[in-house]
Amino acid sequence: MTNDRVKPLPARDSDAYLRRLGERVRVLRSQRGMTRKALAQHARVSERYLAQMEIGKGNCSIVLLRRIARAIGLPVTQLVHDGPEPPLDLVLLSQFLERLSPAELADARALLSERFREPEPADRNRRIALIGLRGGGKSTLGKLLAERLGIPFIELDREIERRSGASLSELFDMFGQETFRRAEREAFDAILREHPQFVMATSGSIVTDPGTLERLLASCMTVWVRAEPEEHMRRVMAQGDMRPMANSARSMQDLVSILKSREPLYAKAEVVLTTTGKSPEQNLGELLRQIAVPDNRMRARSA
Ligand SMILES: Nc1ncnc2c1ncn2[C@@H]1O[C@H](COP(=O)(O)OP(=O)(O)OP(=O)(O)O)[C@@H](O)[C@H]1O
Ligand SMILES: O=C(O)C1=C[C@@H](O)[C@@H](O)[C@H](O)C1
Ligand SMILES: [Mg+2]
Repeated sequence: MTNDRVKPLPARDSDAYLRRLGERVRVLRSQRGMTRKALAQHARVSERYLAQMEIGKGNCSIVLLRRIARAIGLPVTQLVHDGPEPPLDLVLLSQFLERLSPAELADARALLSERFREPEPADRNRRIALIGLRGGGKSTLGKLLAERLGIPFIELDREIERRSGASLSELFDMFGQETFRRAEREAFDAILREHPQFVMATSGSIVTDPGTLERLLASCMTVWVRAEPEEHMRRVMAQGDMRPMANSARSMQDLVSILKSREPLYAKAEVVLTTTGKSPEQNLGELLRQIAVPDNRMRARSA
């Protein structure tokens, strides 16, 4: 690295985490009026082991943690969660939401985002984010759309590189996924603050970070720019850089599996556009019909 703008996250403080975990087990046990002896019996661990764990001295296996969680009567996820204790209302809300069917959940999310929407829907429709796997045509279509609407075109990958002072390869290979996701979120938030309107070609994996995905869906009109797997592959190969697939004989298998695993996430977009077999101009026409946003240039001409 030739600059110091991107710093790796500080080494994880495992001792502090183990102490928090132990303290959580102690508090949850005592909330339930369980003696250490009773919990040890139900979880099938020795009382001495549990005592050590409660003072942060036990780095126990996941299977053992699951037994302790079950004996307390909670899912293991609530025991191992990292970070501060969630507010009680958040815990109660997630319990409530867990009772809903997938269709009711979609309704609940729409109702909540309508009630707490930020920014106003009018602003949201002037921020268009193109999402999808590499080679779908986000950049090609994004440039054409921005030009047609007379608003800025933004490449999120380039903004991440510019703002972090590191190339994508440096970010991924030297600093890892966590640093890239943080740089991506910072760049995205900065763009939202600085630009009231834009067309953005997002990074292909932006949908994999739940926090950023939620922000993206709430703040932008989203369009999934997709193609058939063979077409994605053909276009990516022509560009030379195979990321996120491996540059190997397995590339096509990797692509299909990445696409399949991301499909439910990309499918959260409001508009889906398949670009296979159509020229960029045809795709632009179809997208304009689907999104029906006010065309600034046309408005300027008719004024
Ligand atoms: N409708 C289309 N028909 C044929 N080729 C296309 C079409 N749209 C884009 N391409 C070509 O496919 C390649 C990939 O397109 P583009 O760079 O726009 O995709 P992308 O989604 O931005 O990918 P990346 O995530 O890699 O940036 C480019 O070489 C582009 O010229
Ligand atoms: O789909 C992906 O995983 C990626 C897509 C690119 O936009 C880059 O953000 C990066 O290469 C990762
Ligand atoms: Mg692109």
